[in-house]
Amino acid sequence: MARHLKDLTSVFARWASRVFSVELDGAPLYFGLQEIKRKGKAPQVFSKLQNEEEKCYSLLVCSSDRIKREKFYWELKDKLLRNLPPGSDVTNMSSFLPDVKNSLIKGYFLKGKPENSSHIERFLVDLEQQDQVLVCSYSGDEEKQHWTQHVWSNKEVTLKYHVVSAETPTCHPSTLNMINSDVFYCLDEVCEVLIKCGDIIPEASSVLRMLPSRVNARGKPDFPVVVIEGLDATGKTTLTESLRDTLGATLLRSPPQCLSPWRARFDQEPPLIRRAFYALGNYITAEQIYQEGMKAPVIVDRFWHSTAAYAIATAVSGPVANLPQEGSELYLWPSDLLQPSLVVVLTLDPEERKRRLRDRGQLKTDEEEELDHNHLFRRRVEEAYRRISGPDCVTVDASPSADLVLQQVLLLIRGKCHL
Ligand SMILES: Nc1ncnc2c1ncn2[C@@H]1O[C@H](COP(=O)(O)OP(=O)(O)O)[C@@H](O)[C@H]1O
Ligand SMILES: Nc1ccn([C@H]2C[C@H](O)[C@@H](COP(=O)(O)OP(=O)(O)O)O2)c(=O)n1
Repeated sequence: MARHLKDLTSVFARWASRVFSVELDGAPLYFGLQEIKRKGKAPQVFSKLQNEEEKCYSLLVCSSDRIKREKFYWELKDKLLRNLPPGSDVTNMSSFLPDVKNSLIKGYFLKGKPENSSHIERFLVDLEQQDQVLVCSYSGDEEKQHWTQHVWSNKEVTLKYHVVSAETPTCHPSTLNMINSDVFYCLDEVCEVLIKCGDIIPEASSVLRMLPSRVNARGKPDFPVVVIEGLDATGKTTLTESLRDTLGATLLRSPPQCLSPWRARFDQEPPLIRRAFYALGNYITAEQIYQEGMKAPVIVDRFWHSTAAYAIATAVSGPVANLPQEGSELYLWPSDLLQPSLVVVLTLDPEERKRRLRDRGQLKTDEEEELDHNHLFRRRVEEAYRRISGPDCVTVDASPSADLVLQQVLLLIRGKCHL
């Protein structure tokens, strides 16, 4: 067996049990493999191609170093779009073993015009030589009823499988690899990622230096700690500043001010690295909460709910039903992170939120379109906020006037925190 395939022994051990997911028109379509040819309808991914002459390929990013893998995958889409001939189509795909944690491999599904196939295949062979990607091509029979997957290795097709329909899995495939990859549940895991990515992102060591040497991220301060959460423009800044003034409280935020110089830099990185940055921010803020919470009540603008809810809602595509089930371990608060006394999530009707963004001068036409397009994303974030368990979380409708919202939250705080 060629070296490239030998490196992938564990992946190939159960290759025929793998399910493949291809995102077409924003929804995942699934197919599986069989070693023996059987009669049956072509899976939807391929039956959609029935009247087209396009050739299809899949690329799965398999490097065993997870930092390099995530970075390579993240940059690969642009590289494909830049290098493939015009008219080629690139869409997200993944492969996984149903219900097997950490079995997800991410990649892209490509379609290209037959006249471009030698150009595309030359490019794919070059990519494959880099040892990080596993390339497959797909061919249909005359009637396009039956499809075959050809696994490439070192320019040759070494394995062939028959493509068959697969059932929609019970949980969205992305949830299989979420723990300590999209959402972090302890500081050690966060630091491990940031230390390891120091080779490719030198700023990571500066960011790590912001962590106090002896972190007491779990310490419970004497005064109450109230976190205000919600999507952008729901009124968090307005409310947190009023709460600070009314209660004589200290106002903190996550990510903390000391990480501001690096935020834009980490926002460009793949989720693994970006989420580790925000998670570290929560631990630094927790330490500040502990210090300040010994002197006065503390109000916090965004905390772990934001980090987890945005990460989960981004990793999972489609409707709210694709989120991890309510009660899943993915919604559990990290055991080494301070739990606030109360978390208030502000919700707002999408039209009103758009109006506030527009008034703030932040909404341009394409962003407005993007927000409309993203209504499923907004709903996933709000639902993930609601499902997170640990500290008490109360949802407040933020559409009344700023003063009414303030009064309502003050009532909640007085009821819960005896202030
Ligand atoms: N209750 C409210 N009613 C009407 N407008 C509000 C209210 N709260 C905030 N705003 C306005 O909406 C915009 C977004 O509020 P902001 O506090 O900056 O939100 P966030 O911090 O959540 O992004 C600002 O222009 C603010 O003045
Ligand atoms: N504690 C936090 C705060 C923000 N984030 C992430 C989640 C989202 O991707 C963005 C939201 O940031 P955005 O710029 O909209 O927030 P504000 O304008 O500061 O309210 O940051 C996080 O992961 N953890």
